[in-house]
Amino acid sequence: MKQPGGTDTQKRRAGESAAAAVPDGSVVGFGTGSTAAEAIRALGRRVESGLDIRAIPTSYQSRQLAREASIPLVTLEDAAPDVAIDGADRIAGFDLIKGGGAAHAREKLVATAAGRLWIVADGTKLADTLDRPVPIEVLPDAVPVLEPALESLGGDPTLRAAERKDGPVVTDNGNLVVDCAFGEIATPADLAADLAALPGVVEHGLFVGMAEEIHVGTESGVDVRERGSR
Ligand SMILES: O=C[C@H](O)[C@H](O)[C@H](O)COP(=O)(O)O
Repeated sequence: MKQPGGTDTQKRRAGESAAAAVPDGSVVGFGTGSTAAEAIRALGRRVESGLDIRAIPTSYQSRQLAREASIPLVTLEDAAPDVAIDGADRIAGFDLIKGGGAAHAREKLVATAAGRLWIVADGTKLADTLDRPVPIEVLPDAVPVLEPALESLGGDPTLRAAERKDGPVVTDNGNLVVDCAFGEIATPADLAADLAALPGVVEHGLFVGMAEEIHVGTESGVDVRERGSR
């Protein structure tokens, strides 16, 4: 049974908080995952009440959710996003690990195009340091080359397996995902640069200094953190 104030409620509160802050007329990047889905549903309810927005989805999932909510879709060719709303797997300050749903490549593209990223999360995502494996989308042919390269950066790489099929997870872009554990990541910006420099890496899940606002659902409400106002 869902608990009042439990993580599902916290995700809903976070999603509704970010959705409430979207101005009329906006083009919104739609992130992926269970918490971004709450923001999309909340925006759908606002659209039903007359809000005029257009959405740029970052995955098959967020495109379907937008369609179900009757939110008009556009692409990066049609319009520039004003803001991206997205979830995160780990949050330390304003640095993030993303990609638990293997959507981080398009998420980073859309958030970068927007220049404004609002994160929605429940309280379990908060940490003092980024301490979870980093999802890395890779070209399928690159796996045997990248595994030793990641080990030489101090990582412990694991090819992500699919849960309901034999074999690996294949991203919406047709690539594979390597989850690479680095322990506690002391200098995320340095690791992000090292990962980005490896041929065969399509995109890694470190989002360093990109988040402008973080909406954290709590047991009693929402804690909104704004970069620069700490
Ligand atoms: O690839 C997926 C995304 O980066 C998600 O935003 C992230 O995994 C968080 O998902 P959730 O809100 O379901 O925990």
